[in-house]
Amino acid sequence: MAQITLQNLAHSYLPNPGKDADFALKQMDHVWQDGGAYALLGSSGCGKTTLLNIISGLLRPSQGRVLFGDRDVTDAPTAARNIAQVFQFPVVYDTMTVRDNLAFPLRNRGMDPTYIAARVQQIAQMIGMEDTLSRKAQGLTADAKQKISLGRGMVREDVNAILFDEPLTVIDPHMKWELRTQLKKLHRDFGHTMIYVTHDQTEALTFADKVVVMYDGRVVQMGTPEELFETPAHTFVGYFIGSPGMNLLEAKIDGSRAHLQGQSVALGASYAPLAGCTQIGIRPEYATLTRGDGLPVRIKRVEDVGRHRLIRAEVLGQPLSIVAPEGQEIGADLTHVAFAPDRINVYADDWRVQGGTA
Ligand SMILES: Nc1ncnc2c1ncn2[C@@H]1O[C@H](COP(=O)(O)OP(=O)(O)OP(=O)(O)O)[C@@H](O)[C@H]1O
Repeated sequence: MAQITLQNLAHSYLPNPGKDADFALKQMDHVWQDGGAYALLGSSGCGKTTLLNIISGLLRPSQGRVLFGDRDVTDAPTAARNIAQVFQFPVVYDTMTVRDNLAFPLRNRGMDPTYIAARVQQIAQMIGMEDTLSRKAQGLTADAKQKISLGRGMVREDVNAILFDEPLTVIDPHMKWELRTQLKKLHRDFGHTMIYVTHDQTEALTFADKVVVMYDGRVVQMGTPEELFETPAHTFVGYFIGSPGMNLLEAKIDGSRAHLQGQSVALGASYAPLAGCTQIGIRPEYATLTRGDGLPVRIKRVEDVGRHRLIRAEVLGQPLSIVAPEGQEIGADLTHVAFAPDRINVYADDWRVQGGTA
C-alpha cells in the first residue's frame, strides 16, 4: 500500500496548451493518505477519469509528478505500479470458471495454492458468488460478471492501491447497496488505499472516508461527508451534495450581517469586507418556516418526500428550498423563514470565506 502524492500536476489533451481552459486538469497538489478510502465525485466531464488514468499510468500528465510513497511513478507503466483496477464494464475471461477468474491475479504471481483457495473463497463470499464458483463465466449476466471483476480487483492483498471507475453502473440497485457496504468492510478489514470514481453522491458518501469533489478540472474540496455537508468549500459542492442542494442567496455582507434587498439576517461569524459576487449558503435542512421571524417567504409548492416534506418557496425574488420536519402544519400563518446563523456559509466569487468571531 502507498501514499499517493500529486505534485504540481496538470493535464491537457492539446499539444500546446496555453490558457486555463485548455487543461482538462488544472494544476493541483494533493496527498492521498496510505490506506484511505477516497471517492472522486463530480459531474460528467469534470476530469475524474483523466485523474484516475494518470494515477493508474494509462495517461502521462503533461505537467507535474505522481509519487507512490517516495517513488516517482510518473513515467512508470500501469504494470509497474502494482495496482488493481475495476472498470465500469466487466473484464472477465469467459472460458474460465468464476473460481479461476478470481484466482487469476494470485496464480499469476505464483502464490501458494492453499492461500489462493482460501482467499478466493473469502472474496466469493463477499460478492455473493460462492455457489457459482465452478461455473464458466460465459453465460452469466452482466451483473454477475461485474461482480467477478470487482472480486478480481480486490483479491490481491499486496497492491499499492485499488482504483474503481464507476464500478456499479451495471449492478442492480439492491446489489449496489450490498456491494458498497461490502467494499467498505473490505477497506476496514484490509486497509487498502482505494480510489472510487463516481458521479453519484450516495455512492461517494457511503463508500468514502474522504470525498474529493471535482469541478471543471479542479479539486474544489477534499473532505469528510460531514464537512461537505456543513461547510462546502465551493458553491458547486453545496449544490452537488445534498438533496436538494444548498440554497444560495445573493447578499451584501457587512460584518456579522447579510443584507438582502432592505432586509438582513444574522450570521454566525464576522467577515472582513468582501469583493466580488457574494452569496450566503443555507442547507434546506437549516431553514425554518416561522410566523414572523426572519425573511418574508412565498410558498410555491409542497412536495412529500418520504419522511419529510420539501417546500419550494421564494424569498425576496430568489428561489429557496426548505425541509419541513414531519408533522409540521404548513398553514397560511407561516409567512417567514429563519436561518440558523451558525449554519450559514458565506461565499465570495463561489469560494467559501472563513469568518471570524461574531
Ligand atoms: N482522450 C481525450 N482527448 C481529448 N479530450 C479528452 C479526452 N478524454 C477526456 N477529454 C476531455 O477532458 C475533460 C475531462 O474528461 P474526463 O473523462 O476526465 O471527465 P469525467 O469527469 O471522467 O467524465 P465522465 O464522468 O463523463 O467520464 C472533458 O472535457 C473531456 O471532453
